[in-house]
Amino acid sequence: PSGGLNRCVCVHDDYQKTADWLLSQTKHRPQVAIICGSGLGMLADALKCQDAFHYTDIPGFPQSTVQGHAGRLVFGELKGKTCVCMQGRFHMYEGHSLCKTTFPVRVFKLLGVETLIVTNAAGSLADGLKPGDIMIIKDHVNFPGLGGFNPLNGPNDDKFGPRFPAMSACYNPGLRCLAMDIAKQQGVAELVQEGVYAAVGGPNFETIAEAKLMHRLGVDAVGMSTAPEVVVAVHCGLRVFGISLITNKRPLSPVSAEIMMLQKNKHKKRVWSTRRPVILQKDQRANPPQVGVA
Ligand SMILES: O=P(O)(O)O[C@H]1O[C@H](CO)[C@@H](O)[C@H]1O
Ligand SMILES: Nc1nc2[nH]cnc2c(=O)[nH]1
Repeated sequence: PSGGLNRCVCVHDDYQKTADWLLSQTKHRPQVAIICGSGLGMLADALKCQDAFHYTDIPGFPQSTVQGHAGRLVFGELKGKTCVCMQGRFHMYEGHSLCKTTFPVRVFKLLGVETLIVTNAAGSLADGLKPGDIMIIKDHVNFPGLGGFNPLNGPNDDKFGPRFPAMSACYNPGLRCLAMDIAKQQGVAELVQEGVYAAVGGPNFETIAEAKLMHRLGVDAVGMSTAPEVVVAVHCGLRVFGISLITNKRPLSPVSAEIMMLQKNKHKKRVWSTRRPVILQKDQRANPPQVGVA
């Protein structure tokens, strides 16, 4: 893959212009940037003394097209730290180049940010991770990246980082430990565990064979974002912390796929036993057998 969507066409000046505009519009000087995943935009509401900008008003900024991504950049204070929060991120499947998808990360660097917190909604492939759990990302598999779709493609900008950046410790071990300790202190440790996130291109969800493959490769949760942002962040020397909110299980067999369907379509009056789904015939629906009603 080369050229087109797969080559970074932004130059240092493009990021600098956006950063300078933001610095001229707000007095906040953030140390921490937070990228809110799908449905997680409310994290920004916790910021005090907010200055908020719609992406449409920020020179050079890409535009959000996905539901659940408000498309606002919110500056403010959180527990004594100055933060900037992206209410809505950019995904490759929206048609953005990876360069545009990750544009804000370099702008954050130029704003003076030192730590990037990435959050996302993800599907679980691991037995022990259920919807509602939080996975602290300990590492990632960047499937588009392995295939050559990388936000760092194109001439390297040495002002941001080296041509061949190491990715062996993307997710800061100190911050991961701190997060686990806080989860214990808050009494929610049973909902939190570490795992490996895989980024795929989307927008379709995985086939059963794809989910099985990733499971065998050691992936715990899968989504369609995050890894490109982290690659760019690590390249320019940001400290990264990442969490996935588990929103669903990815089926690893046709039977579990059917159970997922049943759970989604509870109103369709199907029932299943603990062993395999049972689909009622028309004439049984009025008086269904009493086994685990869906
Ligand atoms: O990764 P975030 O932005 O949280 O969104 C996740 O949720 C969407 C699918 O429901 C996909 O965009 C996937 O990547
Ligand atoms: N690829 C992918 N992305 C997701 N985002 C939220 N859930 C999922 C999932 O199951 N698969």
